[in-house]
Amino acid sequence: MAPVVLGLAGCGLLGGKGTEQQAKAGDNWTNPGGDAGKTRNSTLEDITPANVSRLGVAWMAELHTNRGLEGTPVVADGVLYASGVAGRVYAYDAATGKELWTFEPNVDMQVNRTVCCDQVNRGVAMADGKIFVSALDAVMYALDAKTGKIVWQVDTKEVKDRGINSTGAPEVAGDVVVIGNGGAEYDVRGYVSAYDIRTGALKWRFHTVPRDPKLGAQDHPDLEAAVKTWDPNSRWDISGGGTPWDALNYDPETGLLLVGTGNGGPYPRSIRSPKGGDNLYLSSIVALDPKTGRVKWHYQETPGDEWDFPATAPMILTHMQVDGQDRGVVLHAPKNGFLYVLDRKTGQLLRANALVRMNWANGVDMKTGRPNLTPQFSDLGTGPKIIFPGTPGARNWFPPSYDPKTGLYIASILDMGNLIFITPEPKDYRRKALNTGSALIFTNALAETMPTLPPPVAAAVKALPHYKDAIANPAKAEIRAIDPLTGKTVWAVPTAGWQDRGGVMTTASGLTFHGSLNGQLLVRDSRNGTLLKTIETGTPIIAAPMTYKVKGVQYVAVMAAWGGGGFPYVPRYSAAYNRENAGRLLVFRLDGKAALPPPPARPALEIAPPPPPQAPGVTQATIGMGRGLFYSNCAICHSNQHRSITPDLRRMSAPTHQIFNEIVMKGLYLPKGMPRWDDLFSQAQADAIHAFLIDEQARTRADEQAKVKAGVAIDAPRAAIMSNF
Ligand SMILES: O=C(O)c1cc(C(=O)O)c2c(n1)C(=O)C(=O)c1cc(C(=O)O)[nH]c1-2
Ligand SMILES: [Ca+2]
Repeated sequence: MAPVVLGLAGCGLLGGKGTEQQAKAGDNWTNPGGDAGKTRNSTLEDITPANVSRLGVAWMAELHTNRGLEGTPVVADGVLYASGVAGRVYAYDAATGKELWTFEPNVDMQVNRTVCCDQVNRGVAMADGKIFVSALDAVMYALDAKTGKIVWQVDTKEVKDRGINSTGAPEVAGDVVVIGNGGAEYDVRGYVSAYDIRTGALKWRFHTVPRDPKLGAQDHPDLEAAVKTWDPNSRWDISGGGTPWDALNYDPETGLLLVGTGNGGPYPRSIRSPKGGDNLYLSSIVALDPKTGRVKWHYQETPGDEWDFPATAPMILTHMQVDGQDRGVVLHAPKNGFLYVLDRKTGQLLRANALVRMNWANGVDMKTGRPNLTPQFSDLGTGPKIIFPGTPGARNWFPPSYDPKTGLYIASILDMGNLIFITPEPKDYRRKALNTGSALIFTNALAETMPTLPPPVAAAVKALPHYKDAIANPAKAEIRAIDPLTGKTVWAVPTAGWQDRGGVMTTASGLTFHGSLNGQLLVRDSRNGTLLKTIETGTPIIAAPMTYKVKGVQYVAVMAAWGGGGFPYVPRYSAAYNRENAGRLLVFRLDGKAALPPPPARPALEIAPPPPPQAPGVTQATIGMGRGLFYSNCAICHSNQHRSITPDLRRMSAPTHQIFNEIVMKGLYLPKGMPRWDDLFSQAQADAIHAFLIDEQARTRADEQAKVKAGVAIDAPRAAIMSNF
């Protein structure tokens, strides 16, 4: 036998089968969640409350992007691996920041047509000398950890004619690496695929929702049970949704793979499954046998979901004393507002406490495990509803941390609702397009938006029981430390606004780390939230920090850049409002003295340039049609607001107007990320969108000229009109 070269592939954490995640995070941090339970709690204690004032910059890497960064890096054997926009991967010497290799996936940018929430990626998996990443277009790559060269790659899309995408981190479970998919707002049926870590061969695929029973038997027996919870005449054409786009936890203690499944598609159950039903396995934690992909247990958090409440938020596996007994538990706080404690072996519900205002359910029946639904407040089929929490979620992908020393679950929490109503147009299936069947207005923008609603809708909204509360208390965002068994807040600190939500990391030395949209890294005392250290970085931070130790030095690393859900809306309190959204990997250590130049200032705002004249024959009706098309297709990426990170189309230059049709219909800017639309829009529709934008530009210009004349800033606030993620 040839001598084995010692190194990443020959020994250490990346060696062997690489299936055993470390029980605790110490020098290494081997998956985005840190340890096998993904507690994001590190045993490292070199940085302490007493010395954290000395924390400074060790090194940083400029990632040359202005799109969102949500991933948590991993570290093994002195090498840091981070994933970035659309599934890029970077490997650095973890102590010095020396770049070892980078990987650029060859992403088909047409996928942006069916990606709700930016081009984010939440991390890599590692095993068997390989780094696994799933790119935005749902192609998964196994890279040689030493060189970054592709060892194998698989297209995880089961069909090409649907809007399947991928943003989550793969998870290693025994001999397989698993990955879910995204796109429930479009036309995607959720599934998880498992591939042999050595060869990339598909081992099994678990669909989270059934297919049209008229097509014959379901893909696997678990779906025969699930299909009974759907109307046989469901909107199978749209797909049902259920996309498991984030949380996948392999539990080495039970040998189960826990999957958090996505929301229903389209949202309103009265359209999706007109006769009702729980619509399994939407919005559920499903425990699979990673050898077969078959269900061992499931717990549905939001039966019959119609409010975009996926169960995809990160799960934490740990042990705690519950009613005097040591229990292996899953802690899970999804978008729907509850914090659940489940037995991780059986799925038995142990606790379910509401963290925020909630009106889609009134508690959970602990005997049946079912939420007490309140259709009088929440059935979208009976008219517009104000739902708490709203679709951004009480929690979302932002990773929480569980600190076993204090027993605290520390996380970003958002108490905000939204108005949801079924849009009036016919609900024909639209291939590779938004098919949510609903419009949303967050409560923070409700007051300003009321006058723009059609009068009958506005009247119905004003009459809703939760209207007054929504106007009086639109939104509150906090970093909170919570007792997971009672749901009670032990401490809380407000963040700058509802979009200021980020991931959390804790250490055994009693520190809590998180970032902020205004560009700070903050370090707190885990017992009471007291702020111990603030570092100004200049770039918004939503990703979770992580920590590792190399050659006796503890480091803290975090990815920085605004993005994700609602990415085209850059709030004023974001560091990316006045400076470039400079995507960076930031690494800190005690007495770190490396330079961290602030990102370049954004250019001064200028009055929108004059638009070209409208084409002959354009009428108010044309503009109205363009407006409707714009909001239901384009606004999810183009907010048309000042300081957006995508182009503000109210400010197109004359040359851009000239090539508008090439851009929209022929894919001229496809390499830049702007997809083509000629399969969905007729020429008349594309022209109507252009007419609407010309009209908007003329209004914007007039408005801004008036502001300048009156001495008012050009960017005086304007409401976020609609959001569809
Ligand atoms: O239904 C889906 O397939 C899907 C996918 C994603 C995603 O992949 O990022 C998000 C959502 N839904 C979603 O509902 C949501 O709130 C959300 C926020 C974010 C983000 O990265 O900030 N992604 C997603
Ligand atoms: Ca969703």
